[in-house]
Amino acid sequence: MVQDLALTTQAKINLILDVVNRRVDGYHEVEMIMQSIDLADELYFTKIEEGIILETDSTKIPTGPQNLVYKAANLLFNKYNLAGGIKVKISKTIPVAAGLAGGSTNAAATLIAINKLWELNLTVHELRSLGAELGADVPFCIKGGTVLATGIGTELEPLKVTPRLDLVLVNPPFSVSTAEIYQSLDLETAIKHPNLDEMIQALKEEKKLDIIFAMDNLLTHVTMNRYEELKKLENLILEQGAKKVLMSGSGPTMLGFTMNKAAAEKLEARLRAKLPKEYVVKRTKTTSQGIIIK
Ligand SMILES: C[C@@](CO)(OP(=O)(O)O)[C@H](O)COP(=O)(O)OP(=O)(O)OC[C@H]1O[C@@H](n2ccc(N)nc2=O)[C@H](O)[C@@H]1O
Ligand SMILES: Nc1ncnc2c1ncn2[C@@H]1O[C@H](COP(=O)(O)OP(=O)(O)O)[C@@H](O)[C@H]1O
Repeated sequence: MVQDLALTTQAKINLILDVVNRRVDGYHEVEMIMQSIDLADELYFTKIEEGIILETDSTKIPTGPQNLVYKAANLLFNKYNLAGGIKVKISKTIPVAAGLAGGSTNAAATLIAINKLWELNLTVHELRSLGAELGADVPFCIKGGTVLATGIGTELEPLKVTPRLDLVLVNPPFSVSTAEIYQSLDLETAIKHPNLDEMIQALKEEKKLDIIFAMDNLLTHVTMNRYEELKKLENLILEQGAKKVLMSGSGPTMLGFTMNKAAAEKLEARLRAKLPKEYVVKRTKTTSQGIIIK
């Protein structure tokens, strides 16, 4: 029986993020195209005698019950009355509270790891349902890829395509609360909603430029109005050679898209030279899966 497991947990971006309705419970109905990218954390799982112990190299995440890894482990231990305990080492690369689902992808990996280590034989569908109890982005993270997400983001339809996109991610040195951004969104005022059909068409036809220009995120208006510096950052990324700038999720990470890898390398070098060292600047690309078991 396996005692140890190492998993690579990849971040996500939203090629389309539209909000269509506010529910009475405060959650929002969305229409999103979620996309895995190859920016990842590494998680190492070891069976221990008892308890849930977390270790991390990051100073930005909790190591107790507030950690999404802890919550995911606790959920399965309680639900299935599992014997023993687990130790998880979290090596963090994905910026925290950045609109990249770093916590959600860590939680998804924890569900997958415990499913394997305790031989629970839960299906992807069952893992996704459990994930929805932890957060709206967790079900997507169980498999990742390129997926149409509706409902509150937990109803998933894989698009069976993988756009090959090169991008440079810029994460400013402040974090954004997803809850606050959704709460500040005013759906009554006239705002132009993203064109989902146009994006699906472009993805199916694999037309890179059409995909890049169809990208849109309704939450941009809210986050950018709160953080003026994001407007300057968007302009800088465009000036330095990006074809398009998109905000990831509720922000504040900004994504500069280019037509190929060489252009992304150039953009990364230019932005690194222009931005203070507190800004994370990282070239990355889209991928076809969310979690990799090593
Ligand atoms: C905006 C998105 C886009 O992928 O991602 P991030 O920016 O967080 O990465 C998601 O919708 C975020 O998903 P996630 O971060 O998992 O959300 P949760 O933990 O479930 O919820 C945090 C808070 O966001 C609000 N929320 C979240 C999802 C949703 N469909 N409607 C909401 O109103 C709620 O106020 C909730 O209390
Ligand atoms: N394992 C984890 N990794 C990252 N953040 C975590 C984790 N566990 C709990 N959190 C908390 O979850 C919140 C959201 O973080 P994250 O998932 O990185 O961002 P986002 O929701 O913007 O994609 C943060 O407040 C962070 O402290």
